[in-house]
Amino acid sequence: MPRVQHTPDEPVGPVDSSRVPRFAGWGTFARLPRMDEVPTADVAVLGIPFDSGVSYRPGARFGPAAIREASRLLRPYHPALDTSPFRVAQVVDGGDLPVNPFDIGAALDTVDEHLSGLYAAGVSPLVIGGDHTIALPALRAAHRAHGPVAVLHFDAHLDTWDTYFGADYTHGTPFRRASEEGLLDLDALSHVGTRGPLYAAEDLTEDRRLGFGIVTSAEVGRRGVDEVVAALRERIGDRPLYVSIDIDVLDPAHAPGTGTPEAGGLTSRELLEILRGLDGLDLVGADVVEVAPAYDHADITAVAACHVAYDLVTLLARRRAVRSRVAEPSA
Ligand SMILES: N=C(N)NCCCC(=O)O
Ligand SMILES: [Zn+2]
Ligand SMILES: [Zn+2]
Repeated sequence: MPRVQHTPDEPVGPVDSSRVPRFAGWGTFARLPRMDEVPTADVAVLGIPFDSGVSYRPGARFGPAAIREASRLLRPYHPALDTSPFRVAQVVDGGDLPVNPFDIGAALDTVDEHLSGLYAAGVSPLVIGGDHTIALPALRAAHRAHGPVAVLHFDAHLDTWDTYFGADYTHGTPFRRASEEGLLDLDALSHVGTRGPLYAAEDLTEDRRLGFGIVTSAEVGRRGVDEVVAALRERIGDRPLYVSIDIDVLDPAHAPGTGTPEAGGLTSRELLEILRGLDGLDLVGADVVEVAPAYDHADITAVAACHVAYDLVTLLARRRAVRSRVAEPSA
């Protein structure tokens, strides 16, 4: 497969779309090499096809495949961040984890073990889900590698509820469990894009007690992206940061393909602009979850998710490049 690679010393890039049609070849994320095709990796995109933790519409187990398929059109240069992410770092597709659909505890352990192995090998993970339950093992692994982490959580929902049907591990509870388990830096936790009906006012007091601050969806519209970014950066400072993006943070007009949609969400432009505003922070890992292709139309949600994933990969790659003092080659 002819790949984009300008010199032999550079990271192995994606398949060259000027020589192999985008709709041909293997369907890895952004047409990147598989992890087993390169000697070492800096950033890995990892699919977690798991949706046994959902409270409403199932189907996020097919999210990774839909995001990869939509990502065939991504190009290797990011103009807003003036970066070729696949040149400054070796970015790979790590495939899908074989998570147990019938045993949630076993599935969470599989995610934790695999991500812990990646962190130990110096690989920064971008997880594509999968339902939001998987943020918990992703945070366990991030904590093992980096200690308590700051969290930026983009979501219509708080996901700090306690239990559903007596179950502790669901897509509505990962951030409560993470806070209880001591995985988080309680001075630097933010939800962004929160909206919609709750069960009771106490949901908010509980959420505050667990350490979270909230920037609602309406506030993003009212205050604007720049002011919100400045406030978030101030709160995060130089702490190790984990970013978790539930695609339902977007309005259903921008992301219909998800399990628990809520009206009044962010636009994809607002979300992408906020992400670009995070450049330079110490991003150690991230996820994009809750893409459920069965409710999608014309791949609207998968397209949004693959662009969000591309921006996160770019942030991770830039951090790795800065850390290892690799200057970006001139174009
Ligand atoms: N994490 C997501 N997407 N949704 C949580 C909704 C939980 C509920 O049914 O109240
Ligand atoms: Zn949500
Ligand atoms: Zn969520």
